[in-house]
Amino acid sequence: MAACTVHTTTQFLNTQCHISSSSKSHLGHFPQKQQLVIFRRRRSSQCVITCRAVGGDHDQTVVIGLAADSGCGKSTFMRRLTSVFGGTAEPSKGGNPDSNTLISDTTTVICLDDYHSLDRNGRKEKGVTALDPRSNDFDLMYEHVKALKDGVSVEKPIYNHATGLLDPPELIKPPKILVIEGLHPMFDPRVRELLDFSIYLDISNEVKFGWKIQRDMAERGHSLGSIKASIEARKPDFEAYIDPQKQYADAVIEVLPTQLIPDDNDGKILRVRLIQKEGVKHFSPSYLFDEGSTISWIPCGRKLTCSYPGIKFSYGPETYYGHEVSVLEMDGQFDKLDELIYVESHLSNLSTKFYGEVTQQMLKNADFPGSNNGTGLFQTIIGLKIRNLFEQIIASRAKTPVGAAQAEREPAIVHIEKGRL
Ligand SMILES: Nc1ncnc2c1ncn2[C@@H]1O[C@H](COP(=O)(O)OP(=O)(O)OP(=O)(O)O)[C@@H](O)[C@H]1O
Ligand SMILES: O=C(CO)[C@H](O)[C@H](O)COP(=O)(O)O
Repeated sequence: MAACTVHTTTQFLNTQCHISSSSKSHLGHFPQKQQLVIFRRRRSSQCVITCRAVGGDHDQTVVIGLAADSGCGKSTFMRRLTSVFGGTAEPSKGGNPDSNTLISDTTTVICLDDYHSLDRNGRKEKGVTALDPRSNDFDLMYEHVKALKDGVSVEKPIYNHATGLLDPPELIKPPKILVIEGLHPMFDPRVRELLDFSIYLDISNEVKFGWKIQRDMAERGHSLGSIKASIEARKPDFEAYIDPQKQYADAVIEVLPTQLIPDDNDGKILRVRLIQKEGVKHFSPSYLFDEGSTISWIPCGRKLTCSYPGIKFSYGPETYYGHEVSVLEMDGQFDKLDELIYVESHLSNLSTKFYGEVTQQMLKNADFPGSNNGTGLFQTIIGLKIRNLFEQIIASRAKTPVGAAQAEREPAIVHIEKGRL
């Protein structure tokens, strides 16, 4: 390992510096005059140091964490979220075609698989799964999320799912909203602390199995036996490292088999619960009819067409991992999506900008999986909530003198230094 020493004692007064090379990047804080000594990895010949003045404790980028196991609907949720902001998330043009990053005008979605420290062979040799923390570089994940949140670009590795190898890094610029999605966004307490809002998609085993079979057999050519084996092999680590993160989530979307059909094991009709934490800054839970009451509602009848087994909504306060939560539940599925407006008119605190916006979003994305049930409905509501949270954070920053000054300062980068090894 080589050392890169840059003698720039004066420039680094009261700045925050991001140091990157082709293989790794670091974030350094330099609140006082000091000599900067950076350790570089083998093969890298040059390091780039990008610094910006630190004017206060006002963050630049709003950070959202989305946790779920593989094949549990993270991509679908991201498409709904991006759609709320009026755009589509796409891979960066001209970049690595196997990049996992999706960029739109407002959002950048990075996949935490890119922080696998062991590639597919490495995991096989060591006998660990990708869910095991030993397969992931949480130090780098933290440094990158912190840097982006502070308005500093990073060079993020790429985990190539086609080859199972780690590809050369890609440049990620700080977006308005950064979404970190994957297996472990709430695992490391340092990363968790950086999240402005967090979501966990909690898909019950029966449902997960159905979704995975449908996708991995149809789209990825896997056999039923290999899908079953892979789910079984992942189970212990899923229970040890992924599932416990739901206790930290501000919102959990829980997907279960229906209770409307006794002993149903078809898994086609779903009971979906939106568990919303109380007391989260800039987030106020949606409710049905009367905030804080306990309600059960079967809307089928004159205004909502329902075929067997019908639709049932519930709402009420509960305790979830010791936290006070409000739970909205929908069991069953819509026959005619445009009739959702009837249900929407009985829901409150949806963070819509106009009457019917939830229904409009659902109709716009009617071809996405889950559009006829609570998964699509609650993902859309959370998308609107995130837009609202983002707008509130921006508004609160603009009110403070340092925040306003920072918002005007373009670009954030004030100094660039190159050092040779
Ligand atoms: N709400 C839903 N209702 C029905 N099926 C769904 C729903 N969401 C996702 N699926 C199914 O599950 C599959 C996986 O969804 P998606 O690609 O969004 O998950 P993911 O978490 O991003 O997966 P991965 O991490 O493996 O890329 C989809 O192909 C789809 O068939
Ligand atoms: O759990 C996962 C997250 O998506 C993947 O299994 C993990 O990233 C390893 O990927 P691959 O199976 O392509 O090597």
